[in-house]
Amino acid sequence: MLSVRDAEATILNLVQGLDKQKDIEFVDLLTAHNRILATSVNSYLDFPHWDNSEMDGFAVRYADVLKATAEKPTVLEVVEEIPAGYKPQITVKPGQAARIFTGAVMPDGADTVVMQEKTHRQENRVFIFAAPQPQEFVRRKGDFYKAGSELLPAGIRLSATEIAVLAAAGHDQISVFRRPRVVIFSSGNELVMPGEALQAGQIVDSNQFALATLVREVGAEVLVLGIVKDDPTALKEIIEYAIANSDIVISSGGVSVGDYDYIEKILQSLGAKIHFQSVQMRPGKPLTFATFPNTLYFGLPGNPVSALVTCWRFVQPTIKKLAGLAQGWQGQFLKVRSHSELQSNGKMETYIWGKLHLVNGVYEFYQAGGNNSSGNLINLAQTNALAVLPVGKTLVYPREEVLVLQVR
Ligand SMILES: Nc1nc2c(c(=O)[nH]1)N[C@H]1C(S)=C(S)[C@@H](COP(=O)(O)OP(=O)(O)OC[C@H]3O[C@@H](n4cnc5c(N)ncnc54)[C@H](O)[C@@H]3O)O[C@H]1N2
Ligand code: MOO
Ligand SMILES: [Mg+2]
Repeated sequence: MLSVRDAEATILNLVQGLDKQKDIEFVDLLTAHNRILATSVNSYLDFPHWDNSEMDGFAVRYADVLKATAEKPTVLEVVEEIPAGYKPQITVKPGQAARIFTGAVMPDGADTVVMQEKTHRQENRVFIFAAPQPQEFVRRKGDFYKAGSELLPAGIRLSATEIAVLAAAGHDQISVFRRPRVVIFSSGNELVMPGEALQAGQIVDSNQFALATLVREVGAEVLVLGIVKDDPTALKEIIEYAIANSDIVISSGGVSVGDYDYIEKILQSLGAKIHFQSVQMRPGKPLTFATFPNTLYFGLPGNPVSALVTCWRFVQPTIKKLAGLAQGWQGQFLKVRSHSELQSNGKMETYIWGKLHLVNGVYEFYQAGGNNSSGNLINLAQTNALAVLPVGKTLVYPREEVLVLQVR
């Protein structure tokens, strides 16, 4: 059976990122959060834009004040006052100083700032009580960034820090990748919508809601088509529509070996290339992955835990890569101590759902209490991590280290 690692490589090697020319849109900064930058950005401005003061104090010539002490202060003539946003008019000459404030432009002639606390002002004179370091408290033009070089590379996700940089560089509109388009549907004769009265044998379709949430979480645009009966004609119709209108299709259910599990046959009849139909993992073994010329197809297993585990493990990284992220699309695995004893049959790579808790500043993994059937979604609530037991590992002792996939 295909290992999880090989399944992941098969999928991610087939994922083409969105096109840097065709798949972009312009957004303004206040709506740019979590979008992915499509083009690298630079600025025609140096940062800082000019030499400026880091303190409220006095701009001086270092050579004038290098011998200043509390006992023998240096006395300078104050020739100008320079608040922030003002262009200095006077060159500071030997024996002179300018009153200056934080962020204000350094005047010509001065090279050093003495902070206010080390001085005493008396009308147009200032007493300097301590020798500063040469060029102390001066932020030099271009020290943070030189105009024309790369400010931000393409393919990064934008959050507060990058948005601040873009704003400071004067970009009010930026080019980002469009959101990947994902179509989701559920298959099963037994499924009904929440709020509908249940007839014998029916259950509510929870997968469409969970999957739509996970897909949006990684920045995709979702179209949910709802529930389709286990009926080949209906399924064929919806899959044809889905592949024509998306980058990725996600269905849940109908991928195992039962008489009503039609997904694979229909994919075949529509000319899909089926890359695999099962993976050596639990839950999630009957995962089906197929491609059409412009669309990736994930046939997730119907059991609620299996659908979510395979979405976390394979679909979310796929969406992130397709969305144009240049790196970091893979899942984040942490090595932590397990509080709980964890068990597997050793035959499958086993994903155990639970919670990472911070205990004295260190993460520990707690398996979810209750029934750990892949049909039980009740104890999946509040899951923020999956412990991963590799093939061959049957037991993790309490306090033993284990790899966990962070899912929230
Ligand atoms: N003989 C075998 N039977 C099964 C195998 C196997 O290897 N041999 N694998 C089992 C595993 S593992 C899984 S996982 C399931 C996968 O089943 P399907 O993908 O075919 O899904 P369904 O048969 O349609 O449903 C399975 C289960 O999940 C419930 N379900 C389905 N859709 C939803 C939904 N949208 N929301 C909530 N719950 C859903 C459905 O009612 C069933 O209980 O196959 C095993 N069988
Ligand atoms: O994977 Mo099924 O995914 O074990 O219930
Ligand atoms: Mg089935």
